[in-house]
Amino acid sequence: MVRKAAAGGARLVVLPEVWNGPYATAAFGEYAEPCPSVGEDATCSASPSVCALARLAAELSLVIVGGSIAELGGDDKLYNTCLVYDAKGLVAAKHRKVHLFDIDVPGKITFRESDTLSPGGALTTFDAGGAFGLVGVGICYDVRFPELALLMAARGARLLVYPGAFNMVTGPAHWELLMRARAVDSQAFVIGASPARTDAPPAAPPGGAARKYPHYTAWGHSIVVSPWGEVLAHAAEGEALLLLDLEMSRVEEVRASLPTSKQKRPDIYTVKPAGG
Ligand SMILES: O=C(O)CCC(=O)C(=O)O
Repeated sequence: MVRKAAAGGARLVVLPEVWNGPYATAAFGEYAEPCPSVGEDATCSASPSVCALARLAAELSLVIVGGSIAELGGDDKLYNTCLVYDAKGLVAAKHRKVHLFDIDVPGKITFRESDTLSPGGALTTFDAGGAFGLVGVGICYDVRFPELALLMAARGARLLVYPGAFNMVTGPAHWELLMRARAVDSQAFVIGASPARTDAPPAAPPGGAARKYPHYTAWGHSIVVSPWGEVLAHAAEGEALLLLDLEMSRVEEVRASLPTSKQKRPDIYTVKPAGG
């Protein structure tokens, strides 16, 4: 898929969340790989998923926002981590998911990333060069927090990328809404890249062993949104490659037309105790 994108002229490619293994809390440890730091040459990494993407980025001379993989940190903790590779295969950015996906929608979906993962503690932006300029990175549940998007935009990000894997409950309700909301409130392009949907196989195939990890059905529907909030492209639930030109000057146009970032009122954005 990355080669196909490159052949179509892509300069920056975005992959989905946890693309190298099952999206299941119990599986993260088994599939985790050490992840190099920013500036390191990842083409010679001993971590197979890292090395594969770094080499691809270098070979095709493009930027790869490598979705995310489970990271085995130097502190022995596990993180949900997005590595960005520059056109030489060096690590241009490393984002550890800041907001862990711990939810309980009664009778529908319960998920607790914090059972096995630790949260990252920093905002992540990188310079993608060329017309893209500064790009901000969040992972999936991070998109629910406008503060993160607004801070990345305040740093100068004009494109926000969210590798994500929403599900069949929150996907139809919120995936597109949140991507469009972050685009409108940060006045930046937003890309949401999801794994394709695969239906759950039988829990125990006839004569076979029980499945090791619970199946997570991803919503799919990767999406690209303009700073005006228009959906420029979206996939269905199956495998897809969205290839499009981003007219980056739209960011300045929208920010000049509706200068919300200059009209903020931080003086009234603090909640004070009643009567205070
Ligand atoms: O926010 C949601 O509804 C889904 C989030 C998610 O699947 C994730 O963070 O991996």
